[in-house]
Amino acid sequence: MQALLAMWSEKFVGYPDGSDLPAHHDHCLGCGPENPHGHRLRAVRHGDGVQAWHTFDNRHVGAPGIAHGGAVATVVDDLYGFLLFLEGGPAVTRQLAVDYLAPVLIGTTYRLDAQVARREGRKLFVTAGATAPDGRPVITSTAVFVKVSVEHFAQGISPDVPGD
Ligand SMILES: CCCCCCCCCCCCCC(=O)SCCNC(=O)CCNC(=O)[C@H](O)C(C)(C)COP(=O)(O)OP(=O)(O)OC[C@H]1O[C@@H](n2cnc3c(N)ncnc32)[C@H](O)[C@@H]1OP(=O)(O)O
Repeated sequence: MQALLAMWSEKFVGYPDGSDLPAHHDHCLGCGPENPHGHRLRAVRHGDGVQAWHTFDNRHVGAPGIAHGGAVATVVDDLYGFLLFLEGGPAVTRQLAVDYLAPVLIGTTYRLDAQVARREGRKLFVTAGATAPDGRPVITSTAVFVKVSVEHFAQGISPDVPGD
């Protein structure tokens, strides 16, 4: 477990504009390359925010041809998680709101952007959006993240839980 926590700490280094950001960990539902059910989201630093291009597939279908709203929320939540690499330390989702403006279609690639709107003590007020290839916004979101210590994550780690 200590190795896992140390690995996570090492991810909070500086990332230049345009650079790839690392997965939170290998089994993360949002971005982990080893999670067979996951979205394998990849994100880059874009100015003071993060950006991703993402295509939902049939593992995440809700209504036929349309991504499940929970799957979309998962990706948005995980995108916010990439902002933490720019903030220099971990935080967790305390509140997440998603406005579904238009269906998110399976097999269509969307651009996602997220940024920190405001900081207040331990709280990060963040915003995000997803844009269709024709430029239409399909999702907007706001969330509140609360900064925690790396030790916060120790409560979920046991020999039976997959990790890196
Ligand atoms: C080990 C290595 C692996 C690590 C992997 C990491 C992956 C992560 C990747 C990311 C993946 C994606 C991300 C994920 O999936 S993160 C996973 C999903 N989220 C969680 O599991 C979080 C669960 N919740 C908690 O652990 C606690 O509630 C926390 C720690 C968050 C706060 O509990 P704590 O008892 O400490 O604090 P508090 O309850 O007094 O609240 C704190 C402050 O917040 C204010 N507040 C509350 N609600 C709202 C609101 N709606 N609007 C505005 N403000 C609000 C509240 O007034 C207070 O303000 P203030 O009084 O301080 O001013």
